[in-house]
Amino acid sequence: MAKLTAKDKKRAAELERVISHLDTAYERGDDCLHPDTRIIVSDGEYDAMRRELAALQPESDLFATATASELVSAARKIVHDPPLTSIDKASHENIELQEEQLFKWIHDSLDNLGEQSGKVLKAKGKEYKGEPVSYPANTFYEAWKLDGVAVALYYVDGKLDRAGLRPRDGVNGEAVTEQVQYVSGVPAKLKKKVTCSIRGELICKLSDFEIVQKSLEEAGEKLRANPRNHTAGGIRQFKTPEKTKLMRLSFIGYTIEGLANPPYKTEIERARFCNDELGVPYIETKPFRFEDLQTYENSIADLDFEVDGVIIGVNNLEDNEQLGRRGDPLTGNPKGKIAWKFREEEATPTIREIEWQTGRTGKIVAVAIFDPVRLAGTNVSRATLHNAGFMERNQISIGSMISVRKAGKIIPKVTGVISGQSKPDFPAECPACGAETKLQEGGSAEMLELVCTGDSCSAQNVSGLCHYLSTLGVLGLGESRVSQLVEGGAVNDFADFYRLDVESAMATGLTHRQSTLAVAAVQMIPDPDKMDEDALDKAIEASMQTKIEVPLWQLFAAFGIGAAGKSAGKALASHFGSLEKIRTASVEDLEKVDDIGTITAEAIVAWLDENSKQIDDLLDFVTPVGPKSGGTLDGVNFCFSGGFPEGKKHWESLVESHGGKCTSSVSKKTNYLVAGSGSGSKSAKANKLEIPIIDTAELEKLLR
Ligand SMILES: NC(=O)c1ccc[n+]([C@@H]2O[C@H](COP(=O)([O-])OP(=O)(O)OC[C@H]3O[C@@H](n4cnc5c(N)ncnc54)[C@H](O)[C@@H]3O)[C@@H](O)[C@H]2O)c1
Ligand SMILES: [Zn+2]
Repeated sequence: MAKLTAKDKKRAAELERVISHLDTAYERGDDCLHPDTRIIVSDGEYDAMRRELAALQPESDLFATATASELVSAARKIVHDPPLTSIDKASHENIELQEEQLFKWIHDSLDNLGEQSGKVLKAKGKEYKGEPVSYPANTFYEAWKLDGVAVALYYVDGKLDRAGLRPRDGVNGEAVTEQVQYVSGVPAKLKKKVTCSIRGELICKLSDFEIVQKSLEEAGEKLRANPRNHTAGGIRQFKTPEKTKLMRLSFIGYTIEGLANPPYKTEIERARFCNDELGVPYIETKPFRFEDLQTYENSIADLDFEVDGVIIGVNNLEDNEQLGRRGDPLTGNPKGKIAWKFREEEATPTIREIEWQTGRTGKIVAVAIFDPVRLAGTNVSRATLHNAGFMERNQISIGSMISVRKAGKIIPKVTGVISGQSKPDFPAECPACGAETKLQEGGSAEMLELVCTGDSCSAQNVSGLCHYLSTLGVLGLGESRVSQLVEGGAVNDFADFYRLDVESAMATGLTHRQSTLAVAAVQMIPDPDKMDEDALDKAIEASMQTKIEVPLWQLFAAFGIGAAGKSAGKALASHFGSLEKIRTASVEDLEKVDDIGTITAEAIVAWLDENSKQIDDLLDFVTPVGPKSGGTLDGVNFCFSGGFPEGKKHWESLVESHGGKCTSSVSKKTNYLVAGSGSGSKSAKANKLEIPIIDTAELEKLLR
């Protein structure tokens, strides 16, 4: 091997530093900002850095492990056997070079596999080393490359035993055994009593991601950049594993290891077995056809999850294993697989206009508007400029030429500025209400934010109204509809929702059908879109003539008073029993209730006072229903710990509907600890305090 020049050595060290920084950010779920420029690094640029390093210094330590992340987590560790590795990639700005990487892999695999039977398929018009590219059908398989976080689930005799994330060294992964119990697609029990590990990807479906972003926005928290970042951060709930449930994550498998006498011989058969016979969702796996790569890329927009390419591998499992690994025989990348990454297209439009929008918590975000450019099969003419800090660092304003990228993802990304830098011009007035704006540090230095200072901001009013509806469980009336109703003058406060009829909704510009559905939503008529028009009209009419009954705690939480949310609502409802009593309570009275501090108590009194007319008005339409007394569990305190197949919520609301109370931690006041799978420190605490620990079967007896 030729000796490296001093210049090459320096460049290699530089690349190692930057890649390791980016891997750390990636693993943590942060934005991948370049450590020096603080500009977002695209996956394409990142892959190019790795390739450059591989060419300069193939023996770099960085290639010894699946990631160069420096994250050392304090979490407990799970030992992965066999290790979780990475996959070689075919990716390049230049499609010919990328295809050559794939064809070389096909060629080398066929060379090493020996005799393969079956009909021969051709990659039409493609050549490798002067020969047409062809391969026997069924020799290779293809599957989406999910863009999430790798995890291995270990089952013993069909029961979930432990789970760990893919770590830097491939072996010692952060334990997420409790957390995965709150992930959709991870059963506590398999359909068969087998022992094996199922490996796959944790993801957040786009439909779930939308819901997560909404609730973050409502809570005034920082939004997640994309579903993958959210998943990486969302699964790492080491302090409160139950919180994972709120993250709305899903699991999809792509391999099974360690199963004794497997009833499958190929990857495709394994997929079917996992789905059908174990009951765990597995990524769709089909025979590979070169032409499919384009079909896959064209259909990205129809998916409910994000992908960044297609995995192609050797279908026969024994053959696959026989090919071995590159480099380390245990942790090296498998030679039998390659990841075809989608092209990351870039466009460099010039910003024509910047649109400012006030969000529900008063944050004002900037969207760049430019002449349409074609990116990954769609026309793009707008993209978010992230936050004021991003614009400030990169000196982006109207007239700047920016780079926008999109690679197999739904959301286009502004990755930086090309030319025409100039100081951003932040509006002095809120675009929604005209109040003064201010710049504020949002959490980290990266997050300089522009916010509205007005307290009667119409954008924030919409937020309050949406919060009211969502807390009451009203389905099918989202932010844009509510905005329209507010802007059209049909709704201004809570009570207006119940005055809303089809005609007044139509006056805001909604169609007849949209108006009918909006009214049906407010009236909480179940499945209105499944009813015929006549029946729906009748149901609406009948419903508008009767008051709606709402649990008191829910109504109180729906008011959206600062920190007083659902748990405060429940505590107050069970303490006072009626809205009237809560309304007449003093700060001192409120403070006596568990979990209500002075600041919250003061906020409640002030809000109820200021909104007293609005509440009176609302009570013409809704009847708050206090907690039932005389229930079988009156005055009995429960605490739940661990995972439950039906979900903890299910059991908690059963207990509450029987008059019992649920708390999140064990204390002397606790009467029973209900333990599910994986209950740990709470059980220990209960034992210490000599509190009976029961399971759900025993709880059911108490409920009777
Ligand atoms: N922009 C940046 O700064 C930055 C930084 C770090 C990483 N990245 C990107 O993140 C990726 C990380 O690379 P990596 O080496 O960890 O590998 P990777 O995550 O891209 O690919 C390997 C992984 O793919 C997953 N996978 C998804 N679907 C699969 C399927 N059907 N079958 C098998 N495996 C499947 C597995 O979890 C496997 O571990 C790269 O694509 C890189 O571009 C970007
Ligand atoms: Zn405002």
